[in-house]
Amino acid sequence: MTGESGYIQDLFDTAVVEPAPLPRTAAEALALLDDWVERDWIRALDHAFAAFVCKIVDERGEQPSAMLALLAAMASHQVGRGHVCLDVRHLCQATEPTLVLPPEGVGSLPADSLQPSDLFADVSPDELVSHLNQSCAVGNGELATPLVLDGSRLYLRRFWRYEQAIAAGIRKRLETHAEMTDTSLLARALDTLFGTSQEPDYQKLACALAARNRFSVITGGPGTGKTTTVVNLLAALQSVACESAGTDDASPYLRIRLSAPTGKAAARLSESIGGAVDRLPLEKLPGRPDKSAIPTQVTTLHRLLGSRPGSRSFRHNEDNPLPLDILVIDEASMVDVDLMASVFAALPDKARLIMLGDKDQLASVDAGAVLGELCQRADHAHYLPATAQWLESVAGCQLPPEQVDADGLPLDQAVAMLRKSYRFDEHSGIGVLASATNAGRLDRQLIAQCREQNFEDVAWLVPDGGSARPGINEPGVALLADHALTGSPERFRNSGAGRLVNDRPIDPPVGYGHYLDIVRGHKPASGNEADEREPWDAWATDVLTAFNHFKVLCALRQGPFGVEGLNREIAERLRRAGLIDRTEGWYAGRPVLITGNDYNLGLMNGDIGVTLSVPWDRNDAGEPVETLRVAFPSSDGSGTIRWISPSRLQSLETVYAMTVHKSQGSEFTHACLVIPDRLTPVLTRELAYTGITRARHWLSLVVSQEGVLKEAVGRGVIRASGLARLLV
Ligand SMILES: Nc1ncnc2c1ncn2[C@@H]1O[C@H](COP(=O)(O)OP(=O)(O)OP(=O)(O)O)[C@@H](O)[C@H]1O
Repeated sequence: MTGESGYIQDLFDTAVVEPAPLPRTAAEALALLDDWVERDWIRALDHAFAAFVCKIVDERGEQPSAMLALLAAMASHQVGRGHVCLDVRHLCQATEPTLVLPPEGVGSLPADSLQPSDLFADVSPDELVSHLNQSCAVGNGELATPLVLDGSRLYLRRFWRYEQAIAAGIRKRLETHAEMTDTSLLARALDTLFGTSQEPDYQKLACALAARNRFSVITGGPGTGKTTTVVNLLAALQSVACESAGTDDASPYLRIRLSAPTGKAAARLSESIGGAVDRLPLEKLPGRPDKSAIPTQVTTLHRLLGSRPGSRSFRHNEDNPLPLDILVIDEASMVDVDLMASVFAALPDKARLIMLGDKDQLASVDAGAVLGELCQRADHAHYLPATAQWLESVAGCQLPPEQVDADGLPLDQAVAMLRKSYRFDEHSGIGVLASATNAGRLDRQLIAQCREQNFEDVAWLVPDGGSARPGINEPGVALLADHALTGSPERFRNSGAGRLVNDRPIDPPVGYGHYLDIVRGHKPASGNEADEREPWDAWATDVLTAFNHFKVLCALRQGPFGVEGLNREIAERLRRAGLIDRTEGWYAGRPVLITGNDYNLGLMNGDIGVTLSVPWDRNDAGEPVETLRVAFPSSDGSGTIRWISPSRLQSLETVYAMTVHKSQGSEFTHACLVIPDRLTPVLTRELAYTGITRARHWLSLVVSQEGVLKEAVGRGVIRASGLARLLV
């Protein structure tokens, strides 16, 4: 660079950098994709798939184009991000939010690199569709092409098949209603369980709807009573079955199985369902069903279907259907299309399938937002007049007219939405923030209310200052590390003291100091023999419960407010407080998150354990020696502890801070949601909503830029799927 302008640019470091040229050949596109793999933007698998597609077309005498390679890689990348396909319309209209590339925003991109958006800036969706249609790698599903194009949606063939199978399974179930001998019996059972108010009782209506259908979805936010509703539904169905059974029937009861996509979700449902079953007025129901007729054990879907190690197929399938009459799937937003297709394959024709979940949560980490897709129209219900009439005759309450729609679709008739939260009242900041976030409206007034402690359950923390250097925010990180140590009760109204929830007093918020006190202070007296596991199991259970009392949740992995940096900073703060001995390697108190399934150890991606020191080994002299073991809660919800030696664990990370994505299906007494100081494509309304609703009693929001949070809440995730369209 020469002359005055070059000097000035050098001075201010604002040199105009020539953008790299667009790839012209498939080889150049693959080289670019290689660079993206190196940067960890896309998976090696995405690159390999693009290379595979290029090879196939080349072998068939077609010259693979740069665009074909890029689109194949991006379709695979979308699957890795939880989308079932790549919609090229979205790709052209909003490349960055569609692909979420670079993964954590453009801030991390060197100036001379090609922006992903550069690749698709000068091309229209129609051009892309016609380009794809000319390739022998792309078909409409009839031929065995690696890619399938349906309208503007580009699928990897396998995922297109899953979506078709799910749609066919749902359509078949929507064609006819479930067998019901006597609806007046159902009405009596529902009146006994819910009372007889004329006001719409959405739980009662949901029960009626699910009793009528062979396929149904019950969606609702946290604490809207999904568990309560399903327990009442099962009681009502068993009541009807019992009352209408003939005397010759071997067992009058329906065979019911409860399931969830992860061990953690299964354990949570097992815990809450037991209490709800105990409260049922079974004696007063027609047929007086026995308590044992309502199961309380929840299994994972993999276990229910009979997973086979090292295989994608299950023991239960079309040829060997599940032996059941009713299948309930909780936390259905976490079920991906692959698993959902297997469920439909293994479900007997006459069985009822009931899916429960929160439609507004982030979608499954694996491909396919099944629940979100199915609930797209749930807010306005769209019940046909005939459905509304039937519901009114069975549930005895009238639907608001705006929920009745003469043009309602078959799927609408099977979706029920619970609309009242019994956990959060109108004074709860968590509840108010969750609804405002969901509605995409986080206004100045609400933020001011949070800042001024108008809500007793919300603390608003503002990391002030920050550094002039981008990507650094020392004061913010220090504030967060202190907060993680104590939970900062002083930041809540009355320091969190004296609060009642459902008329019961609750403890003020805590941070990680709380569980570490139990790690250090409540260890069983040594001298216990290794075979006396009870006190050790009890200690580990207390530690794990206490660890669940607080969690830092981040949107990002990198940057000053990302998981990686915060894990280091929080560990260092805890070490300085004398609560842990070191911050690297293995140490007593280290919490770990499993990041890959390990079938041998029975650990699943997302499982959390805490490292504890136990005196179970012996030295040569036969004396006890302290060794570290990681305590994990058992995956079957039985409440027992699995002790695993750190050397046996393969994929894991320390988990003082975790991403909101990984926190799905979990709930913490106190959740601290960290909003980064810059807007990135991952920061969406669904992410903020999911983070906020992980908090059961206390929520702290760390917000350095209000504008970032407001903007994030204003934008929803772009979902790409054809499922809803297939069900029209
Ligand atoms: N109709 C109701 N009347 C009074 N309390 C209710 C009612 N329904 C649910 N609850 C109470 O609200 C709380 C939440 O209910 P429940 O666990 O069924 O909701 P959920 O939607 O399954 O919650 P989660 O968000 O944990 O999945 C429970 O304490 C439950 O007893």
